Amino acid sequence: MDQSGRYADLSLKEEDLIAGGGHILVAYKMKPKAGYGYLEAAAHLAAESSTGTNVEVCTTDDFTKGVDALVYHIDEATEDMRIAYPIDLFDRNITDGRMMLVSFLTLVIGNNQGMGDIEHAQMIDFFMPPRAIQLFDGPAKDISDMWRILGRDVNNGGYIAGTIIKPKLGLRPEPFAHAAYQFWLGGDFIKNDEPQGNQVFCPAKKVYPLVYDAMKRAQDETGQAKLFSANITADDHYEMCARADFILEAFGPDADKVAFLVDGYVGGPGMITTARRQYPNQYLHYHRAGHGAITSPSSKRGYTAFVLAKMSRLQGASGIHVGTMGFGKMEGGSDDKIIAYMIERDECQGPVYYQKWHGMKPTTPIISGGMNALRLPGFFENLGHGNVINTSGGGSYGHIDSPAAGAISLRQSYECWKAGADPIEFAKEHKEFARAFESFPGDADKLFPGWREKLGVHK
Ligand SMILES: O=C(COP(=O)(O)O)[C@H](O)[C@H](O)COP(=O)(O)O
Ligand SMILES: [Mg+2]
Repeated sequence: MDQSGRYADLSLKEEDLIAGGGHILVAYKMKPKAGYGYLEAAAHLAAESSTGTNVEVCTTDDFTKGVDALVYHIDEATEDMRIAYPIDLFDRNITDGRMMLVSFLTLVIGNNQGMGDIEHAQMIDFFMPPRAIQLFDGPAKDISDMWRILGRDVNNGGYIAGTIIKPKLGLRPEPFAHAAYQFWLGGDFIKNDEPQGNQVFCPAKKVYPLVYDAMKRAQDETGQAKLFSANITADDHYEMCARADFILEAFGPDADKVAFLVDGYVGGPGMITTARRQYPNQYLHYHRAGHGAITSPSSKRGYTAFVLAKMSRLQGASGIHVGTMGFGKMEGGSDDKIIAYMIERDECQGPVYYQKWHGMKPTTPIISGGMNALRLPGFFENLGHGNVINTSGGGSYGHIDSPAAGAISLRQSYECWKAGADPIEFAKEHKEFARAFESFPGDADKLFPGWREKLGVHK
């Protein structure tokens, strides 16, 4: 059944829809299956994503039709399709009238992912009107809170040098805490790797008090504040809160230096919002392990990493992993800097829509995945600033001198880029950075050919 008479109106203008403020707009790349007309398939997708189904139903009334989602733009050649969703379609909390991300996902990227007449549909951008921005929680804490704790400028506090406890699994409590202590002697921020929680060989109740002890010793020795992002991900919200409560208690007077890491892709939006609402005083660290199953650049379905990051700010992530923009080990390219800009600025042009955040707090881009001191200068150059949290696991624990030297090499790398210095020249004056060349010779050969001769390394 061709429903384009009801679910499409190509005369609607995007600027009018935006100015009206009554719609959430979603841009997709969509291709129908062979034998289906483009507009017909698009209209069916809009029907299935709002008030309709594949046939007309007798219970529809005039009010129903007033909340139909409408296809307002198609371009078959580029597979571009855009749909306007009336804001009233989306479910609201009975407790406080706020919007919820699950309802957004259920409609705009729900049933339409498995339709028989659609070859593929991928969400590449969305626009939230001011009313929706008011109705999502947004972050409670942001990078300025981390900078304040670190004693930095709260508006432009610069690079936060972090790591991930490695090996990923297999450390018992004492070696785990020792690994944390060693990094903190040179760096600022440590996160649990995402599978670390309450393994039988490393019980949470044993390891966190030891990590806190390591934090205190490192703070005493360096005279600097240290930060720890603790993984509280669990299937059961009560379990998640039990972990969070225990961790806060274990860190006692330094609990403000604890962030909570939640695996928001495998755990889902409910877990993020629970953490956001139950612990608004803690920095909420959104880890996204598994997201590549739908956000991979090779995928034509689901949504992109850009969309995932933008949604995380609405939900209230203080920071989210945004990859390494082609400079690390995970998928991504230099254009991904738009992901960082969208979540950290108050207004920004996305791939399709210009979004204003109306003062919603920013979400920190967390840069992670195969990074080290040699890869960072290129990364900062591409991004244009260094106001990020970077966690380099291999880049710290893989430094040939020590994890502290690894941490210092990361900071020196930032300072090198900030000063506009030539990395080889800078290395001559900065030992830890120089030793990163010897620690990661494959990267050094690729990024700085001739480095051995220039730095006088002959092995
Ligand atoms: O453990 C790591 C990186 O370890 P290492 O620093 O040793 O490579 C993170 O889980 C990845 O960054 C996830 O990817 P992303 O940040 O892209 O979500
Ligand atoms: Mg990890």
